[in-house]
Amino acid sequence: MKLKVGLLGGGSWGTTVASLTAKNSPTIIWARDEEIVNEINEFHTNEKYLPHAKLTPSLRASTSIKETVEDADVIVMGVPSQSLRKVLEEAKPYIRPWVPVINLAKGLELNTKKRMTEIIEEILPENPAGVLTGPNLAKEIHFGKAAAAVIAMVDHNIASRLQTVFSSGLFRVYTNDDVIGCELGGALKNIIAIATGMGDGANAGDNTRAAIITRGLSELTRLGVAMGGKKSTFAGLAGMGDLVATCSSSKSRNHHVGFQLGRGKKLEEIISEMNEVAEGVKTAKVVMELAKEYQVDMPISREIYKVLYEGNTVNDAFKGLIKYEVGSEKEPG
Ligand SMILES: NC(=O)C1=CN([C@@H]2O[C@H](COP(=O)(O)OP(=O)(O)OC[C@H]3O[C@@H](n4cnc5c(N)ncnc54)[C@H](O)[C@@H]3O)[C@@H](O)[C@H]2O)C=CC1
Ligand SMILES: O=C(CO)COP(=O)(O)O
Repeated sequence: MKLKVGLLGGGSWGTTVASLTAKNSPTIIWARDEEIVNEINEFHTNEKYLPHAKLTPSLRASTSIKETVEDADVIVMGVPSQSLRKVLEEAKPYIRPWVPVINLAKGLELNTKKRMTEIIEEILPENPAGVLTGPNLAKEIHFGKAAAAVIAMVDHNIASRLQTVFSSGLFRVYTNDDVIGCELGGALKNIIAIATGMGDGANAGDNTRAAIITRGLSELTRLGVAMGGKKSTFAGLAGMGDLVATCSSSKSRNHHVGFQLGRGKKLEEIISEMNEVAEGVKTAKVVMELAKEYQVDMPISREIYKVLYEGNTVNDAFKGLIKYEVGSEKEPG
C-alpha cells in the first residue's frame, strides 16, 4: 500500500521534498500563497523558490490545510522553525493520531528553546515525531544531483517504512535513532555557516574556513552531547555532513548572510533583500542561552551572535577568536 503524504510549506525545501515523495507516493503540498498553489497545479513549477525547476507532475498543491492532512498517512512539516507551532496547531484537528509527523526545519524555537520534534510531541503527543535532515541543499537536489539524508525516529520500524517514501533516485535516505543529535546537528551548523560565509566574504582564505568548520564541529558536538545527542551522530550526515555542505556553499542562505556581512553589509539590509529564511540568525540567540544553561563554551557561535546582535564588526569577531586562549585540540575552545 502506498502511503499518502501531506506536506505543509511551499518554500524551496518543502517543494523539493514534496516533488521527491510524489515520485513514490500520492502527495499534496500546502502553501498559504494561492498563486504558488495554482502555479504548481497548472505548470508544475514554483519559480519563486525553485527557479527553472520542473516538479513531479503528479504533485498536487492546495491552499487548504484540512485537505492536505486529513487523509495523509505521513505529515511533513516544511515551514521555517518560528512558524512550525502555529501551522501545526492549525493542522492538529485534522491529523489522525497514529500518523507520523516529520520535521524538515533546521532551527530552534525562540521563546521556548525547543527543538521542532519537541514542539510536535507537545502538540500531538500520540503521533510519532521524526526529522529528515542532512547535507541537502534544495537547489542541488531538485536538479537530480546525488545526496544523502537521514530520517531520525525513535521507532526504527516507522523510520524504515518512511525511508521508501523519501528515497528517490540519487537521493539516499539512511535511518538513525538519535532524533536529538540529528535535529541539533541541522540547527547548530547554520551559525557556523554564517561564520564561514563571513570569512569568505572578507577573503579570509581556505585555511580559515577549514579551521572554522573543524572547531565549529567541536563546539556544536559539545552542546549537542550536553543536550542528549550521541557524539557519533555529529560525525555523520546530520552533523559533519551538513556542516561541510552548508559552510562551503554559496547556495546556502546562512553562508550568504555571513558572506554579505563579511562584505560590510548590514544584517537588516541583507535580510530585507532575501525572500528565503536563514535560520541561523535566530538560532544564534537561542544557542547563546543554551550554552549558558548547559555551561558549554561556544566561542565561534558567541562571536557570530555579537556581530548579529551587539554591533560587533567582522574584524571584531576574528580578533575575538584569535584572542581566545589556545588549549589542547581535545579541550573546549
Ligand atoms: N532550502 C534548503 O536547502 C533546505 C532548507 N531546510 C530547512 O527547511 C525549512 C524551510 O526552508 P525552505 O523551504 O528552504 O524556506 P523558504 O524560505 O524557501 O520557504 C519558507 C516557506 O515557508 C512559508 N511560511 C513561512 N511562515 C509561514 C507560516 N506562518 N505559514 C505558512 N507558511 C509559512 C513561506 O511562505 C515559504 O513558502 C527551514 O527550516 C530550512 O532550514 C532544510 C534542508 C535544506
Ligand atoms: O540546511 C541546508 C542544507 O543542508 C540549507 O542551508 P541554508 O538554509 O543555509 O540554505
